[in-house]
Amino acid sequence: MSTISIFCGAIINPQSLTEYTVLPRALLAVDPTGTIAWIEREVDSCDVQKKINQRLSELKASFGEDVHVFVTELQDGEFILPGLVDTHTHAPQVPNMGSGQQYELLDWLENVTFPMESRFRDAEFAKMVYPDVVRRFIAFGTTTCCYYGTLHLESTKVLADTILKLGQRALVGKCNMDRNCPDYYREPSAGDSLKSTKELIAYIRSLNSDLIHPVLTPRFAISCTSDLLRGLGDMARSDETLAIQTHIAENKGEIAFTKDLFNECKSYADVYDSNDLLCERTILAHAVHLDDHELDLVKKTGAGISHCPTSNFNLRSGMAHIGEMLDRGIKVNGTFLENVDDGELTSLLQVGLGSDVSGGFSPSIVTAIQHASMCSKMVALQIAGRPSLSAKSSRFAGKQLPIATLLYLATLGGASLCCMENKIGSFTPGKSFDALIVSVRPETGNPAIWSMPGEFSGARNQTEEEAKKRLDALLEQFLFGGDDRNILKVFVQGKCIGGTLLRGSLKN
Ligand SMILES: O=c1[nH]c(=O)c2nc[nH]c2[nH]1
Ligand SMILES: [Zn+2]
Repeated sequence: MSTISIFCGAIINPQSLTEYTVLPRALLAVDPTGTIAWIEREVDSCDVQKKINQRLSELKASFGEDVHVFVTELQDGEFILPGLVDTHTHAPQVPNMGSGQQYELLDWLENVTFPMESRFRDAEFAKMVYPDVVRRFIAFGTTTCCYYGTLHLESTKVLADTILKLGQRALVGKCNMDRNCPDYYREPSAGDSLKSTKELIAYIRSLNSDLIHPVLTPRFAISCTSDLLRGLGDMARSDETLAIQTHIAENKGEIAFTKDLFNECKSYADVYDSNDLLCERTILAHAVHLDDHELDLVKKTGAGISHCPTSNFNLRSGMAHIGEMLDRGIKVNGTFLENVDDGELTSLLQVGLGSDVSGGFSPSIVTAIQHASMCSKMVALQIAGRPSLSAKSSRFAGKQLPIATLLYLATLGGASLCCMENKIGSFTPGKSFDALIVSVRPETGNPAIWSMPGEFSGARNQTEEEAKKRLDALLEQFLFGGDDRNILKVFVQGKCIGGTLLRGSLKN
């Protein structure tokens, strides 16, 4: 029998770079297809049942009278948040998480990363590892994930199968690399690399799932010959539904090597642009050291940036100036920042967050939020010491990123970067219900609020304003101290696929 799910309680809903809505006493209904049917923004606790009955009749008219209705009532200290979007990570590097601290990027690839990735030549190894990997990302609240696989076709098919089985939303790519990598971990030629990329795309599309899509994945410019980049660019140009992901300007040694290899190109960004790899569907990881011309080029092409602060700190790559990027991109209906109402700010230079495991040592986008905040504070401190750089009129540059911005990057911003903003990233009727039930109650064992019995009793005794303030405080505690223990349920397209409560029920 099909089910309508109704959630009753606190909801946090990102709107823009500068605004999110806090609804302490809301109702949200999810139809049997996993789509948000309606939201009641403020319901007095005495009227909940009446309201549900009223609005259920609309749904029953569409889905039949015998539909099953399942109501979840949230407790004090719990709230619903859109699922987190990880715009850049490496599934085969999860077994390496936490190792290789001593290296910078190029040495780390050679000594830590390539040896592990090469083990995925054995698809049996992939079958053993990938289910745990994907479960781990889900447990930390990632409902949509952009995955790099290895260069192996069969193992990357295993990754796609695993994601499909576990119900996560994802982009999955087979890494392309035909030079500047060890003999034991290199594709024989550009032609071979392109052929298996086409096979992977066909395979993922044959799975016929709305949740999982292929993505072109040239590892980075250094590991691709011009023939390979050209071939991938041709594929991107001829198929306007194909996403593209790669790394850019992460580390100074990497940039110098890239410029040496492609000295006919004007810049690192131009290596990709001249091969038709920069467009609205392109996700560029890192962008720590892009210069002004490159940022302009990225913006002009519509490509966006995955900010990976955990990895950028861990591999000593540097600190991306995200505030400056957001300022640069802010334009609404042709009007620049100064003239727009705060509530409407969106960024044309799309930015999301990436865990970038195992350059990053955590699969958690909540950790990425914490490090993005610290990165913005460090950049602000640096700029404060050099007044000529601190633009007075800036909205974000030289300032710490506010909670609204961090939340946006982790949800709606990430969704926009993946061209999925009409489907996920916030709660609106018609969007998919990709969501988390978060708890900061004492029984989670992690950031916790304690309240005396009856003190808040479902926020009934509080004014609307008090309830909103309290919910804001809970959100901040979760974002800066939370982890998987605080994530009770993880939903993708209305289906519960993870969280501590699901794990509990699997154990019994
Ligand atoms: O953080 C990174 N992780 C990688 O695996 C990689 N490959 C190229 N450049 C990279 N950067
Ligand atoms: Zn990466």
